[in-house]
Amino acid sequence: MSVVLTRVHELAEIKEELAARDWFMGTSGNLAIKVQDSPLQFLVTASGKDKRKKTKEDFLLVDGEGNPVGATQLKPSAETLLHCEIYKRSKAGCSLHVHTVANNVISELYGDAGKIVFQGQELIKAFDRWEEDAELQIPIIYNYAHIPTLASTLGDFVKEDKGAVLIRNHGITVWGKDGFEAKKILEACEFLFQYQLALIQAKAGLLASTGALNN
Ligand SMILES: CSC[C@@H](O)[C@@H](O)C(=O)COP(=O)(O)O
Ligand SMILES: [Zn+2]
Repeated sequence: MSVVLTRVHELAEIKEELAARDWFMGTSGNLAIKVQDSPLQFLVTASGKDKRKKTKEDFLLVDGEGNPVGATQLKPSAETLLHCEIYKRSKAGCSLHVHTVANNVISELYGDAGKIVFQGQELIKAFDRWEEDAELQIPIIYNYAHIPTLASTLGDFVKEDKGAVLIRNHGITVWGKDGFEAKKILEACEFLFQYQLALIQAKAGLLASTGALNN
């Protein structure tokens, strides 16, 4: 099987799994997987499609500038430049972008601080941080409508071969050395976000009930 076809299958499988989690609401989300370095070529989801649906035209091959390689009717994801930044600035082999309610709420709650920090959480290990007091910082960037600006802002935070960046009131973009690692990081982030929201809610409930008892 050709490398392109192998990668198509890999990305299709990830797409199916993320769809099963309902992480592609309202046609949101885009996925990419590297096919080759020098010159850079990667597969990216076609723009504007319902990514829950499996079709023969889900992905297309693009170059380092995000332009299609070869003739195609398909339009690359509107956010292809973000994936370009990741592959140019790291050795990542796969990058994933999804919008979820949890990642949007977290991005708004912590957006003014420019980051959310997790510590003392087992799932930080998904980022290969094994120390007991490891701290995980996920940057939160402004959701620039101008995609080249959004892409270069995200690029400033691509400092390792795996990572995650939240885009305020938009979604999350993660990357890893391959599809397995990128998906692991995405799932770990979403777990941490859901945990944080549940914790805030539980604390508020506790405060309200002790307040009621004291009155
Ligand atoms: C209507 S979904 C929002 C889109 O603008 C975008 O943020 C997104 O994630 C999907 O865009 P796409 O061009 O299909 O890759
Ligand atoms: Zn998006």
